[in-house]
Amino acid sequence: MQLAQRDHISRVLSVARSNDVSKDRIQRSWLRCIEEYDLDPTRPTPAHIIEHSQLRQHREQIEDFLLVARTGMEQLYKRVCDLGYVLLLTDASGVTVDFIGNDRWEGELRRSGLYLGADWSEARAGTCAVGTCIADLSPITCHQIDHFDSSHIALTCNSAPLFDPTGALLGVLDISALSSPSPRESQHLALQLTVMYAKMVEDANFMRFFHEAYVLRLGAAWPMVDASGEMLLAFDADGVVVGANNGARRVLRAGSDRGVSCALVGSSLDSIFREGSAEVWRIGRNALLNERTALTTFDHDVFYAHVISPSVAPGRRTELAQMAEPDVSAPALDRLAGDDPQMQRLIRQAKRLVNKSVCILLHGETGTGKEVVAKALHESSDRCDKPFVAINCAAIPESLIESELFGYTAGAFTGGRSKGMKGLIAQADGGTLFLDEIGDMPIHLQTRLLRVLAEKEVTPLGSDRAQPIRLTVVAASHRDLRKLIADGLFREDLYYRLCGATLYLPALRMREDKTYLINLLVAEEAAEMGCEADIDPAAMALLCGHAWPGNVRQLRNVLRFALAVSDSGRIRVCDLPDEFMEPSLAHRPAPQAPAPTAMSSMAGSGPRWSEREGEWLLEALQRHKWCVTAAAAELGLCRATVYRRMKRHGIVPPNQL
Ligand SMILES: Nc1ncnc2c1ncn2[C@@H]1O[C@H](COP(=O)(O)OP(=O)(O)OP(=O)(O)O)[C@@H](O)[C@H]1O
Repeated sequence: MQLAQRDHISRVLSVARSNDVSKDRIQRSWLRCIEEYDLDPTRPTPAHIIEHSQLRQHREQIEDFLLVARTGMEQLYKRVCDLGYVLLLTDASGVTVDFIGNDRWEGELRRSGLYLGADWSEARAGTCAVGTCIADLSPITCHQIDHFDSSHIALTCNSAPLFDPTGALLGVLDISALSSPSPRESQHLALQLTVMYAKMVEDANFMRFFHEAYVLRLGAAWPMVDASGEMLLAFDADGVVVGANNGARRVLRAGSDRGVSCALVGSSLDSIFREGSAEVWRIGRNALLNERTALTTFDHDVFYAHVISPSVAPGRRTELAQMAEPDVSAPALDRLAGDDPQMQRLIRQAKRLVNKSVCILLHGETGTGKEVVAKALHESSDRCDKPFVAINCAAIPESLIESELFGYTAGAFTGGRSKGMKGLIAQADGGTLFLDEIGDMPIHLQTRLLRVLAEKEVTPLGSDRAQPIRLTVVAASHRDLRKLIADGLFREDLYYRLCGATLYLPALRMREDKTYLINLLVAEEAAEMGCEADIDPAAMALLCGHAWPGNVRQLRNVLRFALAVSDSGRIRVCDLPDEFMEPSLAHRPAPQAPAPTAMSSMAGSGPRWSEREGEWLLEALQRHKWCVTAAAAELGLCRATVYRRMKRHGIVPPNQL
């Protein structure tokens, strides 16, 4: 143990043993750690990171709030990442349910507990910003030796509590750094920033929660009221308060000047403001003129006021109820999954987004079904009769992306078609543009794409006339776009434009509905082949127990292969590729596509296989940007065989067309 840690331990012990009652907040927490939580300062404890399945449960409890908080976190991170801070969002129990950090320090961050799933409750981690903020329900900096556990004394952490619209603690927003200057004052601004963003997140959550109600924003400073009112009061069409944020709860009270006060929520505006609800309605009616007026409480405090009308007309209650319960009929989305909780959540979120004019970003490993989700979103929307145009930015050679995307006019460049070409973006007009592997888009084209999204018009190469365009964009990536931003490879402003909402697809190995998916894929493949098929229980068990590194695409390939070799229409264990035959190997990674032996042995087994071989080969080549070596590795073939089969199927790389 280092000297600094030893000194720290004796300081904690001596403070805890002293009879001095004038302990500060940090010292009171040290005492709690020893007396209430039975923690021992002489035994530094490593960070506790909970299991993935437990983390999922914690996240599910506050799933809607996480979406709101994420936007605020992204903005805050932009402001502090260059200073070495990372961001944590914990739930009310202190478990980190969202995290933004720099991958470069991943190992060290994980060891220090600045990581997704880390438990920062006082009872587990000792005095720390999150835990002590939860205990005292107020913002705090826990700087270096303020920490109870000597393994945390290098860290500096700033936390602010987040309350829900009923005033209950929802979680904690925290910015922390692995190292920092010694003076505590170095953290002053960091704490203020954390408090400010916590309030912004809380307010955004309040507005989401009360989007059917009127909201009165109140503040002491005239120009700031509509941007950041300190107090928020939600009220209904009868002028009765239905919600109040923490600021309003602290300052306002209901009750006339006769001095009898009662709970704010449930009271009439008449009992809070001398001017009464009539004046509040007048301000509301003039909201379009952006009018703010002062209101006086019965305690003689004067606040400037601004009224925000419900984001949806209060008359449309039935419709609103449907929006809250996103039970819209969307069979294309419903059929994506069985009873896997993560996929069910994704489907619920997707249903809410179906006809909203926001860009959607899909994250997930390769082959998890991002394009399938994008298509299902399109089919469930009002745009379903308009085009769905999918572009794989990784599959088109860089030299061709620009003309493919934006199109070109006649004579725009040598080698182009004589009549010019309509670009893919223009082809998607009125429908959905699916930009797969957006992280692979060259940076200069990101700038052009950003302009298309911002200005809603596209200009083909060689033209100076912009064409208006109506687009709904769904983008997807299996890469960490924030890391690409940090490395200067992805435009931050494009990222924020694309991630109006972000949906995460689970890897197949995490899914609990494999049986459903296998039956679905078998039925789809059988229909393709024009036959009927099913799968026997032993084969189903083997498939469900597999690790599936290649996700649903790999599963589909395996089932396709098994169906092709099965002579009865029922998939049995002996029809599966070799690695499934021996149960002990069930967790060994399976190839992305039918194994080489499978491919070669199938070569002569009938027309179905050879008909599809060219298609699979083409898909693999496109997935690997036409790198024959990589496609050959995925298919388990040697390069020469891939070249031979490309020739056999007339497959020519785009740069040789
Ligand atoms: N929920 C699903 N239902 C049916 N098929 C699915 C589902 N999810 C994925 N698939 C199948 O898995 C394969 C891969 O899906 P998709 O192309 O959508 O994945 P992806 O995540 O977009 O892959 P990539 O990252 O390589 O672009 C396809 O054959 C698709 O039909």
